[in-house]
Amino acid sequence: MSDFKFVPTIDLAMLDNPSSRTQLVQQLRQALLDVGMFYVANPPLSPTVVAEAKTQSEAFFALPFAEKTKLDIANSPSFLGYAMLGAERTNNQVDWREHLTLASPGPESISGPVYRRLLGSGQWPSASLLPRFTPVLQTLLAESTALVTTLRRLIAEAIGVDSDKLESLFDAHHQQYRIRLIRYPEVAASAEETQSLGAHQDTSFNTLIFQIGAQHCLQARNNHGEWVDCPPIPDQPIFVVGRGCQAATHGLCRAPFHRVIPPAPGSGSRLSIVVTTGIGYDTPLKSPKTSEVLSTMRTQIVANNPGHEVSLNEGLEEDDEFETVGMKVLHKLAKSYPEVTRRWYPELLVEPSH
Ligand SMILES: O=C(O)CCC(=O)C(=O)O
Ligand SMILES: [Fe+2]
Repeated sequence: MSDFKFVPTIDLAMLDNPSSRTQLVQQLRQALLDVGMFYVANPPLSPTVVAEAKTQSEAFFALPFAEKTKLDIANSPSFLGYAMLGAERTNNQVDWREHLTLASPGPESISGPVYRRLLGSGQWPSASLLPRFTPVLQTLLAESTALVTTLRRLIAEAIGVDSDKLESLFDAHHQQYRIRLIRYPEVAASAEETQSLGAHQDTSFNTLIFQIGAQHCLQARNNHGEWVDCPPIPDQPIFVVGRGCQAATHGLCRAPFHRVIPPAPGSGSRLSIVVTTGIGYDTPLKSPKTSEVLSTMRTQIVANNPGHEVSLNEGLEEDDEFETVGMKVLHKLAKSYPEVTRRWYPELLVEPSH
Protein backbone atom coordinates (compact mmCIF):
# COMPACT_ATOMS: atom_id res chain seq x y z
CA MET A 1 0.00 0.00 0.00
CA SER A 2 1.39 3.39 -0.92
CA ASP A 3 1.26 6.15 1.62
CA PHE A 4 1.57 9.91 1.54
CA LYS A 5 4.96 11.44 0.83
CA PHE A 6 3.87 15.06 1.02
CA VAL A 7 1.05 17.11 2.48
CA PRO A 8 -1.47 18.14 -0.22
CA THR A 9 -2.76 21.64 -0.97
CA ILE A 10 -6.40 22.71 -1.02
CA ASP A 11 -6.74 25.84 -3.13
CA LEU A 12 -9.75 27.90 -2.05
CA ALA A 13 -9.59 29.87 -5.33
CA MET A 14 -11.18 26.73 -6.84
CA LEU A 15 -14.41 27.57 -5.00
CA ASP A 16 -15.02 30.32 -7.55
CA ASN A 17 -16.43 28.17 -10.36
CA PRO A 18 -18.70 25.12 -10.17
CA SER A 19 -16.51 22.57 -11.95
CA SER A 20 -13.32 23.40 -10.07
CA ARG A 21 -15.41 23.52 -6.87
CA THR A 22 -16.45 19.88 -7.37
CA GLN A 23 -12.84 18.92 -7.93
CA LEU A 24 -11.78 20.82 -4.81
CA VAL A 25 -14.31 18.97 -2.64
CA GLN A 26 -13.00 15.62 -3.97
CA GLN A 27 -9.41 16.65 -3.26
CA LEU A 28 -10.43 17.68 0.24
CA ARG A 29 -12.03 14.29 0.91
CA GLN A 30 -8.85 12.53 -0.20
CA ALA A 31 -6.70 14.79 2.00
CA LEU A 32 -8.89 14.11 5.05
CA LEU A 33 -8.92 10.34 4.60
CA ASP A 34 -5.32 9.76 3.50
CA VAL A 35 -3.31 12.43 5.31
CA GLY A 36 -5.40 14.42 7.79
CA MET A 37 -3.47 17.59 7.00
CA PHE A 38 -3.44 20.05 4.12
CA TYR A 39 -2.05 23.43 3.14
CA VAL A 40 -4.73 26.06 2.52
CA ALA A 41 -3.89 28.13 -0.57
CA ASN A 42 -5.61 31.49 -1.10
CA PRO A 43 -7.09 31.68 2.41
CA PRO A 44 -9.40 34.68 2.96
CA LEU A 45 -7.05 36.51 5.33
CA SER A 46 -6.12 40.20 5.15
CA PRO A 47 -2.88 40.50 3.16
CA THR A 48 -0.78 41.93 5.95
CA VAL A 49 -2.23 40.26 9.04
CA VAL A 50 0.13 37.26 9.14
CA ALA A 51 3.21 39.44 8.56
CA GLU A 52 2.08 41.80 11.32
CA ALA A 53 1.41 38.87 13.66
CA LYS A 54 4.95 37.67 12.97
CA THR A 55 6.37 41.08 13.93
CA GLN A 56 4.28 41.14 17.12
CA SER A 57 5.29 37.59 17.97
CA GLU A 58 9.00 38.43 17.60
CA ALA A 59 8.50 41.53 19.73
CA PHE A 60 6.75 39.54 22.46
CA PHE A 61 9.45 36.87 22.71
CA ALA A 62 12.14 39.59 22.76
CA LEU A 63 10.63 41.12 25.94
CA PRO A 64 12.62 40.69 29.16
CA PHE A 65 11.86 37.40 30.89
CA ALA A 66 10.37 39.30 33.86
CA GLU A 67 7.79 40.90 31.56
CA LYS A 68 6.84 37.59 29.96
CA THR A 69 6.44 35.85 33.31
CA LYS A 70 4.01 38.54 34.47
CA LEU A 71 1.64 36.65 32.13
CA ASP A 72 2.62 33.25 33.58
CA ILE A 73 0.16 30.53 32.59
CA ALA A 74 0.20 29.41 36.25
CA ASN A 75 -1.82 32.59 37.07
CA SER A 76 -4.69 31.34 34.96
CA PRO A 77 -7.26 28.65 35.76
CA SER A 78 -8.04 28.81 32.02
CA PHE A 79 -4.53 27.59 31.08
CA LEU A 80 -4.04 30.85 29.16
CA GLY A 81 -0.78 32.77 29.35
CA TYR A 82 2.95 32.40 29.00
CA ALA A 83 4.64 29.03 29.35
CA MET A 84 8.42 29.29 29.67
CA LEU A 85 10.93 26.87 28.21
CA GLY A 86 10.64 23.52 29.92
CA ALA A 87 7.13 24.11 31.31
CA GLU A 88 5.47 21.55 29.10
CA ARG A 89 5.97 17.92 28.25
CA THR A 90 4.81 15.49 25.60
CA ASN A 91 5.23 11.72 26.03
CA ASN A 92 6.78 12.44 29.45
CA GLN A 93 9.63 14.36 27.87
CA VAL A 94 10.21 18.12 28.04
CA ASP A 95 9.32 20.12 24.93
CA TRP A 96 11.92 22.77 24.16
CA ARG A 97 9.62 25.67 23.37
CA GLU A 98 8.12 28.75 25.00
CA HIS A 99 4.68 30.05 24.11
CA LEU A 100 1.90 32.47 24.83
CA THR A 101 -1.66 31.18 24.57
CA LEU A 102 -4.54 33.64 24.17
CA ALA A 103 -8.24 33.22 23.53
CA SER A 104 -11.17 35.00 21.95
CA PRO A 105 -13.13 37.01 24.55
CA GLY A 106 -14.72 34.84 27.26
CA PRO A 107 -18.13 35.31 28.88
CA GLU A 108 -18.66 38.20 31.34
CA SER A 109 -19.09 35.87 34.26
CA ILE A 110 -18.49 32.17 34.67
CA SER A 111 -20.71 29.79 36.56
CA GLY A 112 -21.64 26.13 36.42
CA PRO A 113 -19.42 23.10 35.94
CA VAL A 114 -15.71 23.34 36.81
CA TYR A 115 -14.55 23.11 33.18
CA ARG A 116 -16.24 26.46 32.41
CA ARG A 117 -13.23 28.05 34.15
CA LEU A 118 -11.41 27.28 30.89
CA LEU A 119 -13.38 30.14 29.32
CA GLY A 120 -11.36 32.96 30.91
CA SER A 121 -10.29 36.01 28.94
CA GLY A 122 -6.57 35.31 28.91
CA GLN A 123 -3.58 37.47 29.73
CA TRP A 124 -2.64 39.94 27.01
CA PRO A 125 0.64 41.90 26.99
CA SER A 126 0.14 45.49 28.12
CA ALA A 127 -0.55 48.07 25.42
CA SER A 128 2.18 50.30 26.87
CA LEU A 129 4.77 47.64 25.97
CA LEU A 130 3.31 46.36 22.67
CA PRO A 131 0.59 48.74 21.43
CA ARG A 132 -0.24 46.82 18.23
CA PHE A 133 -0.13 43.35 19.76
CA THR A 134 -3.76 42.91 20.87
CA PRO A 135 -5.51 44.34 17.78
CA VAL A 136 -3.29 42.36 15.38
CA LEU A 137 -3.66 39.04 17.18
CA GLN A 138 -7.39 39.50 17.67
CA THR A 139 -7.77 40.16 13.94
CA LEU A 140 -5.78 37.06 13.02
CA LEU A 141 -7.83 35.00 15.47
CA ALA A 142 -11.17 36.30 14.14
CA GLU A 143 -10.16 35.79 10.50
CA SER A 144 -8.80 32.31 11.22
CA THR A 145 -12.03 31.40 12.98
CA ALA A 146 -14.04 32.45 9.94
CA LEU A 147 -11.71 30.42 7.70
CA VAL A 148 -12.05 27.32 9.89
CA THR A 149 -15.86 27.65 9.86
CA THR A 150 -15.83 27.76 6.05
CA LEU A 151 -13.54 24.73 5.93
CA ARG A 152 -15.74 22.81 8.39
CA ARG A 153 -18.74 23.25 6.11
CA LEU A 154 -16.67 22.06 3.15
CA ILE A 155 -15.47 19.08 5.17
CA ALA A 156 -19.08 18.09 5.91
CA GLU A 157 -19.82 18.29 2.18
CA ALA A 158 -16.67 16.34 1.24
CA ILE A 159 -17.47 13.38 3.50
CA GLY A 160 -21.22 13.52 2.88
CA VAL A 161 -22.56 14.50 6.30
CA ASP A 162 -25.23 17.06 7.09
CA SER A 163 -23.35 20.27 7.86
CA ASP A 164 -25.93 21.44 10.42
CA LYS A 165 -25.52 18.19 12.35
CA LEU A 166 -21.77 18.69 12.51
CA GLU A 167 -22.21 22.36 13.46
CA SER A 168 -24.52 21.38 16.32
CA LEU A 169 -21.42 20.02 18.11
CA PHE A 170 -20.07 23.57 18.28
CA ASP A 171 -21.52 25.82 20.91
CA ALA A 172 -22.15 29.43 19.90
CA HIS A 173 -22.50 30.46 23.52
CA HIS A 174 -19.65 28.71 25.30
CA GLN A 175 -17.25 28.44 22.41
CA GLN A 176 -13.79 29.91 22.46
CA TYR A 177 -10.99 29.74 19.99
CA ARG A 178 -7.41 29.79 21.13
CA ILE A 179 -4.34 31.24 19.47
CA ARG A 180 -0.82 30.32 20.51
CA LEU A 181 2.42 32.06 19.62
CA ILE A 182 5.33 29.64 19.85
CA ARG A 183 9.11 30.00 19.79
CA TYR A 184 11.37 26.97 19.42
CA PRO A 185 14.99 27.93 20.18
CA GLU A 186 17.98 26.15 18.74
CA VAL A 187 19.24 23.37 20.98
CA ALA A 188 22.83 22.69 21.99
CA ALA A 189 24.49 20.18 19.66
CA SER A 190 25.22 17.96 22.69
CA ALA A 191 21.55 17.74 23.70
CA GLU A 192 20.68 14.84 21.43
CA GLU A 193 17.59 13.84 23.34
CA THR A 194 15.89 17.23 23.15
CA GLN A 195 12.57 17.42 21.36
CA SER A 196 11.09 20.73 20.25
CA LEU A 197 7.63 19.18 20.38
CA GLY A 198 7.15 15.45 20.74
CA ALA A 199 5.03 13.30 18.41
CA HIS A 200 1.35 13.82 19.16
CA GLN A 201 -2.13 14.04 17.73
CA ASP A 202 -4.04 17.25 18.45
CA THR A 203 -6.92 16.66 20.85
CA SER A 204 -8.95 19.56 19.46
CA PHE A 205 -11.35 19.35 16.52
CA ASN A 206 -8.66 20.90 14.35
CA THR A 207 -5.70 23.26 14.41
CA LEU A 208 -4.45 25.77 11.88
CA ILE A 209 -0.68 26.22 11.84
CA PHE A 210 1.04 29.32 10.52
CA GLN A 211 4.73 28.57 10.08
CA ILE A 212 6.88 31.66 10.30
CA GLY A 213 10.29 31.75 8.64
CA ALA A 214 11.91 29.21 6.36
CA GLN A 215 13.07 26.41 8.66
CA HIS A 216 11.87 22.88 7.97
CA CYS A 217 10.87 21.68 11.43
CA LEU A 218 7.28 20.40 11.20
CA GLN A 219 6.83 16.75 10.23
CA ALA A 220 3.82 14.43 9.86
CA ARG A 221 3.92 10.66 10.23
CA ASN A 222 2.43 8.48 7.50
CA ASN A 223 0.96 5.01 7.97
CA HIS A 224 4.35 3.45 7.30
CA GLY A 225 5.78 5.33 10.27
CA GLU A 226 7.89 7.59 8.03
CA TRP A 227 8.25 11.25 8.98
CA VAL A 228 7.21 13.50 6.10
CA ASP A 229 8.53 17.06 5.93
CA CYS A 230 5.90 19.85 5.97
CA PRO A 231 7.95 22.85 4.79
CA PRO A 232 6.63 26.36 5.35
CA ILE A 233 4.85 27.74 2.28
CA PRO A 234 4.33 31.52 2.46
CA ASP A 235 0.68 32.55 2.94
CA GLN A 236 -0.50 28.94 3.25
CA PRO A 237 -1.47 27.86 6.77
CA ILE A 238 -1.77 24.11 7.40
CA PHE A 239 -5.08 22.63 8.55
CA VAL A 240 -4.61 19.64 10.89
CA VAL A 241 -7.40 17.19 11.76
CA GLY A 242 -7.57 16.64 15.54
CA ARG A 243 -8.87 13.71 17.55
CA GLY A 244 -12.18 15.56 18.02
CA CYS A 245 -12.78 15.51 14.27
CA GLN A 246 -11.54 11.92 13.98
CA ALA A 247 -13.95 10.85 16.71
CA ALA A 248 -16.91 12.86 15.37
CA THR A 249 -16.42 11.26 11.94
CA HIS A 250 -16.06 7.75 13.37
CA GLY A 251 -12.45 7.48 12.29
CA LEU A 252 -13.09 8.49 8.67
CA CYS A 253 -10.98 11.64 8.93
CA ARG A 254 -7.49 10.85 10.09
CA ALA A 255 -5.87 12.76 12.99
CA PRO A 256 -2.19 12.59 12.00
CA PHE A 257 0.71 12.27 14.40
CA HIS A 258 3.05 15.20 13.94
CA ARG A 259 6.06 16.69 15.70
CA VAL A 260 8.48 19.60 15.59
CA ILE A 261 12.20 18.89 15.33
CA PRO A 262 14.76 21.44 16.56
CA PRO A 263 15.79 24.21 14.16
CA ALA A 264 19.03 23.49 12.27
CA PRO A 265 22.10 24.77 14.15
CA GLY A 266 22.86 28.35 13.14
CA SER A 267 19.37 28.97 11.70
CA GLY A 268 18.06 30.75 14.81
CA SER A 269 14.77 30.24 16.61
CA ARG A 270 11.76 28.96 14.73
CA LEU A 271 8.39 30.66 15.27
CA SER A 272 4.87 29.46 14.58
CA ILE A 273 1.32 30.51 15.40
CA VAL A 274 -1.37 27.89 16.02
CA VAL A 275 -5.13 28.49 16.13
CA THR A 276 -7.15 25.77 17.87
CA THR A 277 -10.83 24.95 17.43
CA GLY A 278 -12.53 22.60 19.85
CA ILE A 279 -15.94 20.98 20.10
CA GLY A 280 -18.16 22.95 22.54
CA TYR A 281 -17.17 22.30 26.18
CA ASP A 282 -20.80 21.77 27.17
CA THR A 283 -21.32 19.03 24.58
CA PRO A 284 -22.31 15.95 26.59
CA LEU A 285 -20.49 12.78 25.64
CA LYS A 286 -23.23 10.46 26.78
CA SER A 287 -26.55 12.16 26.12
CA PRO A 288 -29.28 10.89 23.77
CA LYS A 289 -28.99 14.13 21.76
CA THR A 290 -25.27 13.70 21.11
CA SER A 291 -25.84 10.03 20.33
CA GLU A 292 -28.51 10.98 17.82
CA VAL A 293 -26.20 13.49 16.08
CA LEU A 294 -23.34 11.02 15.96
CA SER A 295 -25.38 8.07 14.82
CA THR A 296 -26.97 10.14 12.01
CA MET A 297 -23.49 11.22 10.94
CA ARG A 298 -22.31 7.62 11.09
CA THR A 299 -25.16 6.47 8.83
CA GLN A 300 -24.36 9.26 6.36
CA ILE A 301 -20.63 8.48 6.44
CA VAL A 302 -21.27 4.78 5.76
CA ALA A 303 -23.70 5.58 2.91
CA ASN A 304 -21.52 8.22 1.25
CA ASN A 305 -18.08 6.66 1.61
CA PRO A 306 -18.55 3.13 0.29
CA GLY A 307 -15.64 0.78 0.66
CA HIS A 308 -14.19 2.78 3.50
CA GLU A 309 -13.98 1.11 6.84
CA VAL A 310 -15.76 3.10 9.54
CA SER A 311 -14.74 2.21 13.03
CA LEU A 312 -17.66 1.78 15.37
CA ASN A 313 -15.40 2.42 18.32
CA GLU A 314 -14.22 5.82 17.16
CA GLY A 315 -17.43 7.64 18.12
CA LEU A 316 -17.04 10.69 20.32
CA GLU A 317 -19.04 9.17 23.13
CA GLU A 318 -17.90 5.54 23.07
CA ASP A 319 -16.05 4.20 26.08
CA ASP A 320 -15.49 7.66 27.41
CA GLU A 321 -14.79 8.16 31.09
CA PHE A 322 -15.94 11.82 31.00
CA GLU A 323 -19.45 13.25 30.89
CA THR A 324 -18.65 16.28 28.74
CA VAL A 325 -16.09 17.53 26.24
CA GLY A 326 -15.15 20.24 28.78
CA MET A 327 -14.14 17.68 31.44
CA LYS A 328 -12.11 15.77 28.89
CA VAL A 329 -10.24 18.92 27.79
CA LEU A 330 -9.66 19.99 31.40
CA HIS A 331 -8.10 16.64 32.29
CA LYS A 332 -5.86 16.74 29.23
CA LEU A 333 -4.63 20.27 30.05
CA ALA A 334 -4.17 19.32 33.70
CA LYS A 335 -1.77 16.58 32.63
CA SER A 336 0.22 18.85 30.30
CA TYR A 337 0.64 21.76 32.75
CA PRO A 338 1.35 20.48 36.27
CA GLU A 339 2.11 24.01 37.59
CA VAL A 340 -1.36 25.28 36.66
CA THR A 341 -2.96 22.14 38.00
CA ARG A 342 -1.11 22.30 41.32
CA ARG A 343 -2.38 25.85 41.86
CA TRP A 344 -5.97 25.65 40.58
CA TYR A 345 -7.00 22.00 40.33
CA PRO A 346 -4.95 20.07 42.92
CA GLU A 347 -7.58 17.33 42.90
CA LEU A 348 -6.61 16.55 39.28
CA LEU A 349 -2.87 16.38 39.81
CA VAL A 350 -1.12 13.39 38.24
CA GLU A 351 2.65 13.40 38.77
CA PRO A 352 4.57 12.36 35.62
CA SER A 353 5.78 8.77 35.76
CA HIS A 354 9.54 8.22 35.83
O1 LIG B 1 4.66 24.66 15.74
C1 LIG B 1 4.16 23.89 14.92
O2 LIG B 1 4.45 23.94 13.71
C2 LIG B 1 3.19 22.82 15.32
C3 LIG B 1 2.69 22.95 16.73
C4 LIG B 1 1.73 21.86 17.11
O3 LIG B 1 1.63 20.85 16.49
C5 LIG B 1 0.91 22.03 18.31
O4 LIG B 1 1.11 23.02 19.06
O5 LIG B 1 0.02 21.18 18.54
FE1 LIG C 1 -0.07 19.70 17.10
